[in-house]
Amino acid sequence: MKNSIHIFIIMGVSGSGKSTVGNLISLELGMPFIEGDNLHPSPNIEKMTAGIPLDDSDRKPWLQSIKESLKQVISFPSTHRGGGILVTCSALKLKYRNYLRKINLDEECSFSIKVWFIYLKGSRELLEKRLIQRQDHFMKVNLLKSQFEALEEPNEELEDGIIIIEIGDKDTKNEIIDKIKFVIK
Ligand SMILES: Nc1ncnc2c1ncn2[C@@H]1O[C@H](COP(=O)(O)OP(=O)(O)OP(=O)(O)O)[C@@H](O)[C@H]1O
Ligand SMILES: O=C(O)[C@H](O)[C@@H](O)[C@H](O)[C@H](O)CO
Repeated sequence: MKNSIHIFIIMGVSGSGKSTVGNLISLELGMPFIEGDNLHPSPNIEKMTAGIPLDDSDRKPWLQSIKESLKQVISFPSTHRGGGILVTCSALKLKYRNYLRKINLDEECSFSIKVWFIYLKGSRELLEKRLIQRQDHFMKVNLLKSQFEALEEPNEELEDGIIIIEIGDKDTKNEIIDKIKFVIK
């Protein structure tokens, strides 16, 4: 029987904390980490910096790069040791999630893949507050409205591999990280 690799994609709109918690968990657990923000083609960064929301055609090459990076990591078993891989990606729409779910590996690959989406669910008010305070990031608060408009919330009953983490005003980074660690370990 093949060993499973678990891919944990931390998803949600801008400001939900994907990069913050993804980084810290990967450091703590020694898990390989693919930061989706780093894989945008430069026209996407320029668009977001200019306050213009991305559309499906902008996101296509970005999602492709994320999938390619995942395949690269999977192809080096010494990096994941057959365990988990963490990814950050907003994955706002069902079709993006379905695209990321389908990772075809070579026949001779000794692993099977299970893709999970960990949805950081926060209110617009809370994320607005965070983005107003966030410095040194191309994605500004003016894009939050369009992020919520594009979001197709994952539903645990209708989609496979969905984990929802509700984030409230008082939830510290460590509390959120502990919740995620509890479900991925
Ligand atoms: N639990 C938390 N409590 C308070 N602030 C937080 C918490 N988690 C993240 N933050 C802060 O909120 C801001 C947004 O977090 P982060 O950049 O990780 O979000 P993101 O989902 O990766 O956003 P984007 O998609 O725009 O890259 C950051 O300034 C971060 O320090
Ligand atoms: O899908 C999108 O519209 C974008 O990718 C944003 O959701 C991300 O948060 C971006 O990576 C900015 O940090």
